[in-house]
Amino acid sequence: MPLRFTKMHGAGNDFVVLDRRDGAPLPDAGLLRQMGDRHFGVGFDQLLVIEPPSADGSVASYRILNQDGSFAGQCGNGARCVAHWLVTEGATDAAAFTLDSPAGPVGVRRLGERYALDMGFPYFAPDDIPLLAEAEAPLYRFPIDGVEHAFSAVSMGNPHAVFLVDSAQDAPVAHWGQALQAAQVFPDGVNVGFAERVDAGNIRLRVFERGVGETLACGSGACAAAVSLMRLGLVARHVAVHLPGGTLMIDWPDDSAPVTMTGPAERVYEGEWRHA
Ligand SMILES: N[C@H](CCC[C@H](N)C(=O)O)C(=O)O
Repeated sequence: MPLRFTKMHGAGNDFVVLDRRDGAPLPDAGLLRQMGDRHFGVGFDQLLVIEPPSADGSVASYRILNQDGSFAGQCGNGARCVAHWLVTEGATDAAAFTLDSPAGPVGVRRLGERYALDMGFPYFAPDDIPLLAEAEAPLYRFPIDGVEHAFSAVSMGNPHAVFLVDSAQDAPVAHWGQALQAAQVFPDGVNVGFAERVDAGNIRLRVFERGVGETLACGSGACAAAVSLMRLGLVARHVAVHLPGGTLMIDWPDDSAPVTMTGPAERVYEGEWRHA
């Protein structure tokens, strides 16, 4: 039985979208892994499963599966793509609506072909990242190749470690990204950001994503990097985050406010996967 899907991307972070609003079961994990393979399947950074809403008044809910088959708590670029998919399917014509994510409700505002999402509150030193012994809030220290490096630990509903670097382009993304996956301090793995402060209004960022590797963009990672640098007083509360696949705008008016992420979402093609 062919598997119908939509291929989408948000700033180059690419997704396969499966519509399960009818409650139909997902294919088995092995098949989904194969679907995510960029040579033997369709290929995706994450699989987004759209399901019926879990709260009154929401348009739909979504779940997030990384390429390695692990489920994630949040996906910023994916949430914009879910919103765009629902709008272009005619599931809603509202200018503002709510989606239910594993991390909680996500408020959506349509801005033409772009979407502004309420990504909730950042949690520094969140309980899914145990405090390190010598932790100096808001920075932790982590030894790599015998040298300690400071990073900011933030949860946006999924865990992030953000390193401040002189050059995102020259950052050791794969090396440090893999090193942190293996660290017992991140028992469930972690998304690793490498943030370069360009000026008070601009950050360059690369992200090694848990369950995938380096992606062209990471929405929750852009939020995590922006709020980390804002908290350190290094950038303004409205900042452009420039990732290899595109630019996202992050707003965090003050520490008691939710974080807003604004960016694009595109439908690339509809497909049928005639899997084995
Ligand atoms: N790899 C992430 C999930 C996808 C996040 C990213 N694609 C985004 O746009 O936020 C994790 O395991 O927490």
